[in-house]
Amino acid sequence: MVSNTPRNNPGPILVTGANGLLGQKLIKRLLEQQQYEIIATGRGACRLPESWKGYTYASMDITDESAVMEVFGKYAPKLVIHGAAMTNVDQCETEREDCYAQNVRAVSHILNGCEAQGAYLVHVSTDFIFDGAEGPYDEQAVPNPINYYGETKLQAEKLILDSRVKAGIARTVLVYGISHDMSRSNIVLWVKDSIEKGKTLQLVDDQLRTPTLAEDLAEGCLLMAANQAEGIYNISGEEVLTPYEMAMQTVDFFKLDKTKITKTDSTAFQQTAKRPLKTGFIIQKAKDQLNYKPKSFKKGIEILAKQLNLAN
Ligand SMILES: NC(=O)C1=CN([C@@H]2O[C@H](COP(=O)(O)OP(=O)(O)OC[C@H]3O[C@@H](n4cnc5c(N)ncnc54)[C@H](OP(=O)(O)O)[C@@H]3O)[C@@H](O)[C@H]2O)C=CC1
Ligand SMILES: Cc1cn([C@H]2C[C@H](O)[C@@H](COP(=O)(O)OP(=O)(O)O[C@H]3O[C@@H](C)C(=O)[C@@H](O)[C@H]3O)O2)c(=O)[nH]c1=O
Repeated sequence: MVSNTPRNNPGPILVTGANGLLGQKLIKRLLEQQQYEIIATGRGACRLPESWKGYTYASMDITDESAVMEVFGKYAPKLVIHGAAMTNVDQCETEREDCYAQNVRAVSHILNGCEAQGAYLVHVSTDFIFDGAEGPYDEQAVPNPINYYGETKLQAEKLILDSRVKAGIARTVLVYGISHDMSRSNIVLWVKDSIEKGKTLQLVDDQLRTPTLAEDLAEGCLLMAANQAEGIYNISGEEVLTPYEMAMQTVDFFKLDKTKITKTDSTAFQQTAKRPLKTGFIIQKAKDQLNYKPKSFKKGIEILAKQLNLAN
């Protein structure tokens, strides 16, 4: 029996990285559900929309163990969704100590907090734990990261699976959407803004991804939390697309100049960190066990567009 509402009064839910793209969608959805006491945590000041009411914000740097233990002790969460991470893949490649601190050592602090409170944990992971030789991947595929960001996210998974904490791992791919005061862009916004500014873009046509609407990722995490699902779940979009195909759907939707987009391949496209070629996820397990139902990429762009119009 799959539930999308929590077991009777499971206690406070704590979200890390609440100022981020996933974090904001989690808080928004939790406020709509009105089933949990909500503890939103983030680095520094709260950057959630001022109009949002009904949650507590606590500043919590996940790399500071005493800050983590203090916040966990103060609010005694019974459910934790850990979205905070260093997510700039190229920066992770060059600033490895910072990346390790945020993506690995911080996870041991979160685990200590969860263990102290007897909390269930949803940890968010990535397709970049794979080398991209033969995606799309199911939950049994063997990881083999080819960049440092992916290495740290795999080390985090191992910490969690080896711990005594009751936990689920939500793996996702190429998240897109719009949130308030964003600290990083994503492929749909970046393509739309660049073409509107008259830029020309080269998009790779040999990488495979299953792009994920941020709202769907949040929903998947909340389904895992409501069911306290244990183990690994692929929580992503279902369509396998190349970045070039995503860009073309984006310019089609917003009726922009398609001639500004040209195809390239990954050999011609230099980024500091290597990207796995063929990833994307098979999501049948989440569909069957959690009743997870992601939107199509086209529907996702439509949802994002409506929020853009509301924002402008
Ligand atoms: N975006 C994507 O395409 C994908 C993301 N993921 C995973 O999903 C999760 C959420 O990613 P997403 O929301 O997109 O990323 P964002 O970068 O939008 O959000 C990450 C949040 O973590 C916060 N954070 C970083 N370091 C710390 C710290 N030391 N203490 C407290 N907070 C910190 C950031 O704070 P600040 O706002 O101050 O920078 C930011 O708000 C991450 O675990 C990521 O690895 C997995 C696959 C794809
Ligand atoms: C900037 C750029 C990107 N691309 C392609 C490459 C890449 O597959 C896709 C997205 O590019 P980016 O480098 O912006 O995104 P990238 O850093 O690859 O995004 C990753 O973020 C981390 C957090 C994850 O966990 C991964 O799942 C993935 O979503 O677009 C082009 O084709 N041309 C370009 O000029």
